[in-house]
Amino acid sequence: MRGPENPGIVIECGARPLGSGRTQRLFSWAQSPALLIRGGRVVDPSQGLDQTADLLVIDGRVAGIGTELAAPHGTAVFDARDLVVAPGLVDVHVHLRDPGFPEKETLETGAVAAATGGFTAICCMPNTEPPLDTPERVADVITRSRGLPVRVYPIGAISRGRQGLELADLGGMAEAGAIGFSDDGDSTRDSRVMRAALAWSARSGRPIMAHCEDRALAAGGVMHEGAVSRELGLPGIPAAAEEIILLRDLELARLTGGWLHVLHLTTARGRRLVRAAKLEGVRVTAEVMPHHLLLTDEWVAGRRRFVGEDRVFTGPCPDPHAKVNPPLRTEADARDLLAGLRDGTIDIIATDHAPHSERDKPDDLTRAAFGMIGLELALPLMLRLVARGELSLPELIDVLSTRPAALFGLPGGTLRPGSPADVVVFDPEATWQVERATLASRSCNTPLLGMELHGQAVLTMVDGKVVYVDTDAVAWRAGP
Ligand SMILES: NC(=O)N[C@@H](CC(=O)O)C(=O)O
Ligand SMILES: [Zn+2]
Ligand SMILES: [Zn+2]
Repeated sequence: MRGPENPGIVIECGARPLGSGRTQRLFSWAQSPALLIRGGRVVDPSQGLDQTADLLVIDGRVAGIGTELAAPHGTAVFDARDLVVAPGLVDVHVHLRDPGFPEKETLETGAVAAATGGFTAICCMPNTEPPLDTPERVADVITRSRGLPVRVYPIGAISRGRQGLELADLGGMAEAGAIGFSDDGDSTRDSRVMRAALAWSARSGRPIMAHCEDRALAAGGVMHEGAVSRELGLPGIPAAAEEIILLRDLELARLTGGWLHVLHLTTARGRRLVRAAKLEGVRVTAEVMPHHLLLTDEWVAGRRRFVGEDRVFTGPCPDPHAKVNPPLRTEADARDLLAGLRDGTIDIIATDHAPHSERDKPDDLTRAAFGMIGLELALPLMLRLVARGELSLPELIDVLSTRPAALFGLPGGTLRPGSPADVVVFDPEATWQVERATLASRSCNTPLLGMELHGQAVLTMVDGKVVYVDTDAVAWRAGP
């Protein structure tokens, strides 16, 4: 990035070309101690801010927001006209497959995908091999995450070996740095173990993050049980499989006073259960995934239509990439979840980034793994709701950054002067094609493959360091 606007910025090319088309590269930027991000639409819900302004970063911290900031001599300038400048996105639910499945993702490739998607902090789930169920394994992830482009926070397992039968050493793992606990991928099988985990949560204040699924009811199912599963003749997973365990866990949270964080909520009835529990004073928070807001079970049948939109794109039928747990549900569920997000019943957006190799996604749905990637798709998917006026841009940044950071006590989520400069600059309109070559994640399992999306991060900064920059966009901006 050299040009009239940006004198003196040095880019050290640890570049990693990601393929044809847009050349997206990861840079380690020889640091200029001061950077002025000029003229963008600065959106920071933590300060009720939405205005065109400059953002000044000095020595890793936000130094100020305004129009006539006194920038020190030699300050590098990034031209952010027509771009949005916001606190970096925060994702409390990703699967990095590390240790155990480097062919799907690693801490490093996952962190690069996060930076590319505009995320500055991510929390990784413990369903690794071996699972993160001891203080040593939690500490190992923290040690190996040092120096990665984004902040990585491990989530420890609730139960030993994720078997759901014996409580793991939650205290030890918390001391080692686990930010929360989950048996994600499965529900914690033994209700007494779940009770003990939530009782521990009541004492420690740490979240218990629940994957709600009745094992026996869901067994064998590959998609939402309903009209489309019947049409395709595929075994279904009824909404009740989710709601039954959700209700159990809500009742256990009520009983213990512990903090239940409901992972990937997908049903309208589930939303009502969470809402009722909240009104009754149960300590519960909930997240919803962009794919459950915008995609439906129709996608499994290759009828790719975004919720609330008319156009139908044809995809493979059945599409193994649309197999995810919990499953893509109906349009009515998706609309209800959006209402829940808007009224605060659902607190945050997370991605459930769940990379799988091509081998794990055969065309035969009964053999395909559950999961889809999300880190690079969350922003463009959610921006559809903004484009349609169903969510404002400040509301979007609130649920993707400010709230998750505040809720889980993570850095970021704010551009308040003095805070660490975790920033995303994105182009809400940039058009790009979802292809293996345009994705930084090691896996490309998403039903959006081949589709055109709008909205993309242009620059991601963590702790004042530029960890991702879209060179094409920047070159275009800075001139020849
Ligand atoms: N969401 C998924 O479909 N899969 C996740 C597990 C999970 O989040 O339950 C995975 O680890 O692959
Ligand atoms: Zn899960
Ligand atoms: Zn998950």
